[in-house]
Amino acid sequence: MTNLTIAMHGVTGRMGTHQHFVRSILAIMRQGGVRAASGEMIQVTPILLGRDEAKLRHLAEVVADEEIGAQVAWSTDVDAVLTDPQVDIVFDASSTQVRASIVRQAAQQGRAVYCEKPIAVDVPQAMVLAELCESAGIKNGVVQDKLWLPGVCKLRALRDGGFFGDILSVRGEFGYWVFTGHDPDRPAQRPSWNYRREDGGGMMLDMFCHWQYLLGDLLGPIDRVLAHATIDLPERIDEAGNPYPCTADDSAYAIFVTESGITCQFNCSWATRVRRDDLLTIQIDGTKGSAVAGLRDCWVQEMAATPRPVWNPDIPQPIDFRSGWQKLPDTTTYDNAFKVQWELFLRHVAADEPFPWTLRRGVDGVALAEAGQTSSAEQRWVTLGGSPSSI
Ligand SMILES: NC(=O)C1=CN([C@@H]2O[C@H](COP(=O)(O)OP(=O)(O)OC[C@H]3O[C@@H](n4cnc5c(N)ncnc54)[C@H](OP(=O)(O)O)[C@@H]3O)[C@@H](O)[C@H]2O)C=CC1
Ligand SMILES: O=C1CO[C@H](CO)[C@@H](O)[C@@H]1O
Repeated sequence: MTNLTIAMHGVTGRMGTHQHFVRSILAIMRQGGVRAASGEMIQVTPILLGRDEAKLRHLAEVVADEEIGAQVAWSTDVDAVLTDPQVDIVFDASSTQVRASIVRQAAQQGRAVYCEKPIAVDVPQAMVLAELCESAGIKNGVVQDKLWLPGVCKLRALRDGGFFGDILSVRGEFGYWVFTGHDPDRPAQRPSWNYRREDGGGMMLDMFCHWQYLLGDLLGPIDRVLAHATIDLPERIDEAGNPYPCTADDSAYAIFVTESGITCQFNCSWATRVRRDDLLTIQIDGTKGSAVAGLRDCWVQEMAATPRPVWNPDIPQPIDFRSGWQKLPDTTTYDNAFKVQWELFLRHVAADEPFPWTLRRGVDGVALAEAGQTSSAEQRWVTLGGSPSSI
């Protein structure tokens, strides 16, 4: 049995608490660890790190006790924990602009690094972090959770089985209404920094790094992007109840064209009301069939079931379009997507198993966001010119 000690920074945030601490690390501890390909078991010991003593204590003593029947360690002395030789992995899920200092310290100490996306707010800073990890010779990884969403796994299986024929186009619809907080009964359900560019917020920075690896995995690299971003709601209320001006895009619309010539169009908005199957839906149209994936489910329509509509607005629509789609059954059980990637990273660190989702790959996500920002600001196509991570 190998035991890996993980310093978890940013664990008091939304992602840190729910996805990484509770649904990944505590779940791994509860199941007795992770089995490597060699058969060896890998167990983990977290140390929760941050600046808010009360939140850390609650997570370490109350939440951990509820989940695994034991307490875990915590500390507000970030420097001391990062230099503690017992620590094997430093994880960061703090807000994006805080990430660099944690990654830098961890790399200097020779710890393995795992962190949330985007790894930085621009390509030069992202490259510095990737290079730091590489020159320190440490194992490193970036969260690319959407790859293990059940709906995306189903799309991948359809592609691998040749269901689509030739893939023609992709359409992604992402977003939902995020309350501004002006109505005290309906507080904002996302952190205020998301809507301030100076604090690392913005739809393109948030989401284009997901679309970059998702499309790359399904269809191959993206060649170029045409994007348009807007600030739809100019004022929101922050966590302290104070109004603040929104300085970051809360909606972004993009056309990505892959190197293989497939057109992928994504609409992303925090100011839209959902009338679709899920908060994210991805439709792939192919010569033989189409599929629409939500976060978990996936619906398909083959050529034989494809309706033959005729335009006539003078009569009620005679076709029930939804009835022509079949929901794919679950043929396996799907674990939490973040936990799946955590297990792969732990196996990488403890047993040297492959883990391609490095900070270098994280640079590519930031590059797509940056290209989107340039496209939107200059109202033009931006060609990515190959992966910046391979330069
Ligand atoms: N992979 C995915 O699906 C998603 C990834 N993300 C990414 O995860 C990261 C966190 O997002 P989210 O959880 O929504 O954000 P939150 O605002 O909920 O959490 C932010 C975390 O960062 C900490 N933090 C903020 N500022 C500082 C600072 N100056 N010094 C030290 N700690 C600080 C906070 O600590 P404190 O509690 O003390 O304030 C908190 O732990 C972002 O990079 C975001 O892009 C976000 C959403 C989804
Ligand atoms: O950064 C993000 C913004 O929120 C989305 C969902 O609410 C996440 O999936 C994403 O990673």
